Amino acid sequence: MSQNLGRGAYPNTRLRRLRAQDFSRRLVRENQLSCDDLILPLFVIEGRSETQRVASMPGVERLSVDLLANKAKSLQQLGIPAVALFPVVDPSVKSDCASAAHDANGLAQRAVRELKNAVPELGVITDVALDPFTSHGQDGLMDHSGYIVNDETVEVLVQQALSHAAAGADMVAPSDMMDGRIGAIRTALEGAGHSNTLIMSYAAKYASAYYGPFRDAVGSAGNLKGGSKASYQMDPANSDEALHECALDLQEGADMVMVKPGMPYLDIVRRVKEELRVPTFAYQVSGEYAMHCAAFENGWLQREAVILESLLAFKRAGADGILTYFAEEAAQLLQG
Ligand SMILES: NCc1[nH]cc(CCC(=O)O)c1CC(=O)O
Ligand SMILES: [Mg+2]
Repeated sequence: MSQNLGRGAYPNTRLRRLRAQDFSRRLVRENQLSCDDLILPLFVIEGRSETQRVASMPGVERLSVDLLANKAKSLQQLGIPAVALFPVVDPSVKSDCASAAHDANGLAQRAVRELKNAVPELGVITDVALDPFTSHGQDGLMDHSGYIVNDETVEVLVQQALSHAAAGADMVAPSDMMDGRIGAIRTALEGAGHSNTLIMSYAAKYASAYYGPFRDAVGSAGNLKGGSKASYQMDPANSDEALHECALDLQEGADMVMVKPGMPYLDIVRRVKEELRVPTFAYQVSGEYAMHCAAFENGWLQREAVILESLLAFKRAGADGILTYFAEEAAQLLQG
């Protein structure tokens, strides 16, 4: 009687049988990571043949616009479907009204033209948010009390998105978390004849401390001076609210939604995918990249295996694709 306690169907059922050989592991593998899943974020700067390292993101370089054509060609050859552009402008270009954000000849707009001109097949995604262009480093306009005002910000975001579409962006990605901006941008795009411009909404974007290295990379960290984005980005304690955010943005005209950060929020990815069943993306953000790199550099984690495992985890959680600073390296590993 007590002999069978806890044994289940063993030895008839041995889950290790399928794991014993490579062929059978491959046959029953439930999820796959492929190059088609990868989006590479790119930081763009002014200048000619200029590259700049980002101290807190080892291996990531900001590139001047003229270097984008070659970059685009190699990414295309690696099978990476799209890049996400982040402009890094000189402090002299920043202002309280962030007008440089919608300059038809601004840095992001020129970068889009350069990329689409060089490799038309590579998808170009632009960031719609004001933080690279505001003197205070917040994603929206600030009133006298320091509050980030919603509706006035949305008007500027609409101008920014229109200028990106006019430059040839395939997809605009609002990362600002203002209410109602997806609907306003969608209406404006339709009105301007850009009915096929895609919108990837940073719909469930959390007020996370994992964005630190990104703020170094775009040069907004100093301006922010420890300022918080908690009045517009989501509380990390919330989960139901992410579904509310995603559902609203879809209703307003988003084509796909994103959860951000990534690995600490895979439960949110899973819920969004399961309950809404729409194209769902996740962002393995700068802080995740930085902590992985720190462990690799110390020899504490095995670089190649951990990169691929970390990205496969997004797929298992239900993500259709991942924005990751490892995109290029992962694509190389997947090809090799
Ligand atoms: N609009 C801001 C923006 N767009 C993308 C990121 C973070 C990306 C990363 O950390 O890799 C941020 C940072 C923030 O909200 O402060
Ligand atoms: Mg929202």
